[in-house]
Parts: sequence; structure tokens; C-alpha cells
Amino acid sequence: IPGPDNIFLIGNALEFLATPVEIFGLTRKAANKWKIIYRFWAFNLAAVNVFTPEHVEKIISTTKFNSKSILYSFMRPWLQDGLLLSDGAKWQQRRKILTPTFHFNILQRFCVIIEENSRRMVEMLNNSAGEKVDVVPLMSEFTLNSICETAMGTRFSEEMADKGESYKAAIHSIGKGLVQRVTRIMLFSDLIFNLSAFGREQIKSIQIVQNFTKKVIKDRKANIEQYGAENLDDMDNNEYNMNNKRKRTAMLDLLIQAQKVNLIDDQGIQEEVDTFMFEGHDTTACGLMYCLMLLANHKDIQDKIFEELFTIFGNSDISASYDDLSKMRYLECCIKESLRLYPPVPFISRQLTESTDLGGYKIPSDVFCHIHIYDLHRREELFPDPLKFDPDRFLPENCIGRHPYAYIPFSAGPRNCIGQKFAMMEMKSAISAILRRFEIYPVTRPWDLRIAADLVLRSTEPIYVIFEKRNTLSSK
Ligand code: HEM
Repeated sequence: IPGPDNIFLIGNALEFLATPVEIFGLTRKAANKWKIIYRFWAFNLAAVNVFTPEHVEKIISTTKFNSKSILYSFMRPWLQDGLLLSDGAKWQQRRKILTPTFHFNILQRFCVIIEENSRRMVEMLNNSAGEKVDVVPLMSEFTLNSICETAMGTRFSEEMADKGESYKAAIHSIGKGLVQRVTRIMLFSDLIFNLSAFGREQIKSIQIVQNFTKKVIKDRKANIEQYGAENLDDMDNNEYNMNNKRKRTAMLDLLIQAQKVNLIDDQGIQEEVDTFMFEGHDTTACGLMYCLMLLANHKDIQDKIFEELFTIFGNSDISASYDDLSKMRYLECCIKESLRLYPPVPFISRQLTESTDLGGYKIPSDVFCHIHIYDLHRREELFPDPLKFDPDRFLPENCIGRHPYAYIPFSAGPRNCIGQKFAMMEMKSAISAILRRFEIYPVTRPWDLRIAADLVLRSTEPIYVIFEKRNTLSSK
């Protein structure tokens, strides 16, 4: 398998002694150079890197390669055996319990809460109209509030809002520590890592994060204790399959109910809440910020979205219903195209538990397989003129014949993203609420972005956009 020159025994370890921005660039260069597949190795660890739809399909379409690679194990002190990291029977059982919490009926209820959040965000933006606004913290706050108020059923008090700030800062710090760890093989050892400055910082950050999620769980349990089961069941049309009862409830409530029938314990609840709070807010915030930047930079496309919104709402200022969001077809194409260019999760990785063949190369068992979603999405033969922001690529007629694994911002196969419908709804709600009230103008340009290797596709600099109030709700 092609790849960079090796140094005796240490392989390519030195290449990764670089800054997170350089590491992000390094993998892009490797994809450009080797086009189809390449490998890195260091000491006794080897990784094969894939970014063609055929290879990606081979790895992620089957439960055979369900196990995440060792790189994810560095998140274990934080996310423990939550859905993202677990595998085997535990993963299957949890996935079964949790899947119904993102069912369409529940999303419809969540829509009302998310719309309220979008409205609050827009009101806040009114105070900064005409000024440049860094959309990174703004979107982060919006998505953290949204996941807490929906899946966790917890509305932020002022005290919680402060803790939320420290929570977000601690997640950023964990991300930085993890990148240091995955790129420095000596830090693979728990002992050495925990003694290092990064390790000590990580222990502190995990404590902050888990204190926050513990408080979310405690508050919700207290709420249930105070208002009793009635409060849990006051959602009509509830349905889920547990003990043959058919019910549906928000995620945390469902886990608390599952604990009562011994399907999960305190630790299990904690790990799922940590997993969903992180996966449910940072990724979507990231999707939103790049999408806003792109729309600010493409006024013609923004105007087309506004036309669509005007057809749905006319001059009315009412909040969008779930049905209204479903009608936003063109906006959906824009979000999809933005997730193509800037996939919030640019890279996923699996452990090959048996040998396999990739394009004629025999890949031995125990090798890691890194799947570069970022490079897959920028393949010229799949997406001609790949750097162009062109939402029409996602019009139904233009998707015909596209390889099902050519576009995978939410991954695909059995370990795909459980929250993808939630995320799409949230992004549509936020962007439609913004564009109904503001025209947005660019400050940050796509070519200004400096992206760093991190847990999500993080820009090292703020992403600025100017929000100008629309004079009228009319499209003309
Ligand atoms: C734009 C937003 C989002 C993107 C781009 C995204 C992307 C992804 C990707 C690529 C994976 C596969 C990870 C891997 O194989 O290592 C994943 C898994 C996951 N996502 Fe998302 N996600 C988003 C939003 C959400 C939301 C809103 C939630 C929860 C409410 C969520 C919860 C999860 C969970 C729990 C998993 C692990 C699933 C499993 O392994 O069974 N994600 N996501």
C-alpha cells in the first residue's frame, strides 16, 4: 500500500509531531497524492486510510467492522461505554433502547422547543444587527440549549447557563488533549498521558463536563420525583417498546424509566448523557456555523432560500411547524451541500477485526481503518468542481445514480448517526428563523479558514457574519 517513506522502526511517527492545523493539512496532502488509499505506520501500529465510496462501503456497511479503533479509546475516561464507543451486545442493546427516542412523533414535539430556541437566538441577534458576529459561540449555545431542553428535558437556569459555558470550554480542552494524544505515540500509554500536562488538564476538564451532566441528570430525576410518573406520561401518542408497553418519551426520561426495570444503571445513564450531550451539540453547532458562513458568501443562494421561506410563511411571523420545516426543500439542499464541504465529523475510524481486501490490497486484521469523510466529499469524479458551493447537487434529480456511500456526513450503515433527523430539523429551524428576519453578509471567507485536527471540524479563528435586519417580510 502506498504511503510516506518510513524510518526504520518508528515508521511515520515523526510526521505527526506537528500542530493540529498542520496535521489536518497533512492528511489532505496525502489524499491528494495517493488518490485512492494510503497507509501510515508507527512502531507496532498501522493505519490504512480510505476515501473512495467503494472502500468506505466495504468497511462501514457491515456489522463485521463495528468496533471503533483504539483512537476512540482515548475518549473512554469521558464517554465511557456510551453509544459512540461501545460495541457488541452492549451497543446493540443500547441502540435498541435509544433509537425510538428520535422517532418522528418525538421530533414533532421537539420542534416546538427548538423553534422557541431559534426565536430567542434571533432576538439576541437583533441587538447586534449590522455588526460582525462570531457565529461559533452563538451556534454552540443554541445547540447546547436545544439538546438539554429536548432530549434531556432540562431548561437552563442562570446557574446552569454559567456551568454550560464551562462545559463548552472543557469540551474544547478535551478535544485538544485528544489530538495531542492520538498523534504522539508515547502518549498512548495511560500512565505517561496522565502524568503529562495534557493528561492533567484532561482530568480536570472531564470533571467539569461530568459535573455538568450529573447536574442535568439530577435535576431531571428531581423533576420526575416531584411531579411523578404523570409528568413522564403526559406526552400523548407516547410509544416505545419496553416491557411490551408502547410508549415514547424524551431520551433522558426513557433512560430513567429503563433504570427502574434494571435495563441500565446510574453509570449507564451517565455515559449516554455524556455521549448525547457532546454528539448532540458540538457537531450540529459546527454544521450550522459553516452553513451560515457559506450562505453569507453566496447572496444569490440565500435569496433563493428566502423565496422558499416566503412561499411557506408569506408575511407571517409565526414559528415554523414540523410540517413547515419539511417543506424547506431547497434549504435542505443547502444544508446538505454545506455538510458535504464542511462535514462536522471529518474522519471516523474502525478497528479491522479480520483481514479484508480493499481494491486488491490485502489488509491484515488488527490494522486501523481511517475513513476520511472530508476527502471523500471532495472527490472530483463524485462531485464535479468539488470546491464550489452548489446546493443543486442535492436536488432529487441530481442524486440519481450517486453511489450510496459517496456522501456520508452522518456516516452510514449500522453505526450511522442516531441523531441525524434531529440535527437536520435543528439546522433548518435555526437557519430559517435567521433568514426570515436577517440578510446575512460575509466577513469570514472560505479561504480564510484554518481548520485544525480535532474532535469536530474546528476552525482556529472565529467565523464572522454580519446580520442585517430585513426591512420587510416580503420577498420582493
Ligand atoms: C450535523 C450534526 C451531526 C453530524 C454531522 C453527526 C455525525 C455523526 C457521525 C459521522 C457518526 C459516526 C461516528 C463514528 O462512526 O465514529 C455519528 C454517530 C453518532 N451520533 Fe451524530 N452527528 C450529528 C448530530 C448528532 C446529534 C444531534 C446527536 C444526538 C442527539 C448525535 C448522536 C450520535 C450518536 C449517539 C452516535 C453514535 C451512534 C452509534 O455508534 O450507534 N449526533 N454522528
